[in-house]
This record gives sequence, structure tokens and C-alpha cells, in this order.
Amino acid sequence: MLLKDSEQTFGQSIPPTTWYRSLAAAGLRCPDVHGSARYWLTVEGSFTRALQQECREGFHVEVVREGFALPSAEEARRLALPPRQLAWIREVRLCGDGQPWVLARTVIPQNCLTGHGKRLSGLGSKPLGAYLFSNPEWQRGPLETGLCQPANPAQPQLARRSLFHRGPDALMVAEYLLPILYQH
Ligand SMILES: C=C(O[C@@H]1C=C(C(=O)O)C=C[C@H]1O)C(=O)O
Repeated sequence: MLLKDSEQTFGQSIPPTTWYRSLAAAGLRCPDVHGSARYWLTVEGSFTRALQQECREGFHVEVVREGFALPSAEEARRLALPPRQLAWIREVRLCGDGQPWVLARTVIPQNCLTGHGKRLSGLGSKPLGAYLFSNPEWQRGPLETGLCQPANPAQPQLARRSLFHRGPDALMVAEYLLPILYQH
């Protein structure tokens, strides 16, 4: 039976998440990070590229929402943003072979939307990684590991995130691994 998109993706929202500065630190809390998800939590370079290499049929990005909104208090602290400053927030599903594999949330402060960065608010279904990794002005910082508190089995349990820096500007990309990606 074919499910409607709303049924297929029911429950696949982003759960509350605690972030750790390293995989090892998260591993003390949750040894699962060293299991089959470890590759995805640590893969360097473009995550989009790594997913594309895993696809048999194809890769696409589905925009869930994008627009100006308030980051969470934790995101604002991590990005050193003043409280209540709006940022461009993009949430997408990264889909392999027609199925969502990863939920991604990117917080783009307004100072990143200047110069070439203007493109960041007009990506639509073009992957953000293609822009960031073809643009040498953006440098990635260290990867953090996230342990999620899922409310249902469709929600992610594990996540990763990093800041991308352009001089003094920084944006933050978080990727939440859906179980289908690493539980074969
Ligand atoms: C940051 C990257 O971009 C990917 C693409 C995203 C998007 O289009 O919104 C979000 C998260 C990423 O995994 C990457 O490829 O590493």
C-alpha cells in the first residue's frame, strides 16, 4: 500500500537532543554511538556526498520549512547570538532511494546572509553541502555528537552537528540520523 507523504513521515520530527563535544564523550553515556551509526556520526567532508554514495537510485532534498525564526536558547548560546535575534532556519529531509534517511536543521544567523551568503536563503531543494563545500570561504569546525530523546520509534536517536565559519560569521548544521540509515 502506498502511504501519503504525511503518513510516511509521521513522527519523524526532531526530538530534544543533548550535545557532546566528541563521540568519545557521548559514548560514555550511550555506547550505541560506537555501533553501526559510527560511520555516519564521524564521516568527514560533505555529508550529502557520503549519502549520495550510498544511494542506488538517487538522492534528493525535501524542504520541510525555511524562513526567519527564533533559534532555540541552546542554539543561540552555541552561536553566540543575542537572545531573541531571528535567524534563517532551514529544516530538510535528506532522502536516499526515495526514503528520508536524515533530518537536518541549519541555523543561519543574519550576518551570514551577506555577500555570496545571500544564496543561503534561496537554496530550496539544492543541498546546502554543495554550496558550503564548493565555497572555500566556509571552514567547518569540529563535529559534535548528539544523543536524542525520541518520543516514538520513528524519531532519530543519534545526531551530529558542526559550525561552519566564514571569518567572524558562523552557521550551524545539525544532522539527525533516522534509524533506517544504519539499522539494516
Ligand atoms: C552540510 C551539508 O549539507 C547537507 C545538506 C543540507 C541541506 O540541504 O539543508 C543539510 C545538511 C547537510 O547534511 C553537507 O553535505 O555536509
